[in-house]
Amino acid sequence: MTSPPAPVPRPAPAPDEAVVRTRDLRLRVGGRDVLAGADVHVGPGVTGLLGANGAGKTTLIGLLLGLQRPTSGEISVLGLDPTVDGTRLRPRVGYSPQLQVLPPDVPAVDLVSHLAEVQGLPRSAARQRSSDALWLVGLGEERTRRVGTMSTGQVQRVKLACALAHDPRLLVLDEPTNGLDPVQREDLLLLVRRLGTELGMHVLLSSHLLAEVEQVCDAVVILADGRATSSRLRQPEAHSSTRLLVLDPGSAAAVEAGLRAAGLTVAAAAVDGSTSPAGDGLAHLEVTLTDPRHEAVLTQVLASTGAGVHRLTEPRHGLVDTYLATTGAGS
Ligand SMILES: Nc1ncnc2c1ncn2[C@@H]1O[C@H](COP(=O)(O)OP(=O)(O)OP(=O)(O)O)[C@@H](O)[C@H]1O
Repeated sequence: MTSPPAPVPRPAPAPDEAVVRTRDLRLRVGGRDVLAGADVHVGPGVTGLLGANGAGKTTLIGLLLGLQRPTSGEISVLGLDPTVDGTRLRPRVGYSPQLQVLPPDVPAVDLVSHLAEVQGLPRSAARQRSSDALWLVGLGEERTRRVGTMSTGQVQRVKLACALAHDPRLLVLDEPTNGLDPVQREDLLLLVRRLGTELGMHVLLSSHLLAEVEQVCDAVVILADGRATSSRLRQPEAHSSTRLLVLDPGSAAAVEAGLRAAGLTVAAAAVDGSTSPAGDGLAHLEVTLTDPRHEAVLTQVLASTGAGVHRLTEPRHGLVDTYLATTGAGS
């Protein structure tokens, strides 16, 4: 038995890097606007593409991959226009389609390897990378099994391995948790999150399930009525994140001074949507970490000041509220 390869982290992306951007994107099919002027913005990290069944998620993905041409509007994916630069774009993108379209009689490793070759890798590199990708998705031991003998959860993982074997910059996953039971769903979502945080791949995860987008995504693009709304849910972990620190009021000044002296940004945190002092009598601070070492600095300052810490969490914006406001659902 060989052991799984260690993941190779990438450099953190620039915080303002536009992974996907569309302007006034329109697609008219059969006399109906599937997309009616969608302005999509996908930044670094893991982004959910959320919409009800039929909202146009798969259609948008097809346009981003250059599989279909828009009626009008502009598209940029990793700085390239898929309508004219598909050949340069495709090796940089990994795509896991919604439908189960894998040939049943082919061993998983052969299939992943073949698709990596199609993406331009030499045969020996494709073989090695496909084996690595299958270990990464948890199918190392099963890599020589024929796809047709695998469970739905394993097939979803094979599709993921196919998408990432050529080491793309952007992974596009169209409803990858379809057909999975709750445990398989949880495992797959954790894996998707790891791909974004440990390997530094940008991920666009299509889903109609609010909870799974909230669980793993840094940002969300909500499609409704042919238009798109993009919102950030939290900072990508790789390069910048925020912590909400709730302290005894007597500790706050020393902690704030210690963090500022170490180069961290500290601000009074909004409580319950307002910036007024908390009714709980505690000090609420929002600390911004912009360097991988800042997490350790934060711990060190809290320990050295002997601060009375009540809570240390990653604040998140409410996706339920954003979704309801965007789609008008529930009103
Ligand atoms: N080529 C086409 N011809 C006719 N209708 C189309 C075409 N492409 C997309 N549509 C329509 O556009 C709408 C959006 O479909 P799409 O599959 O993109 O939605 P979706 O959000 O991915 O849905 P689901 O979650 O059910 O997969 C649907 O009503 C679909 O029938």
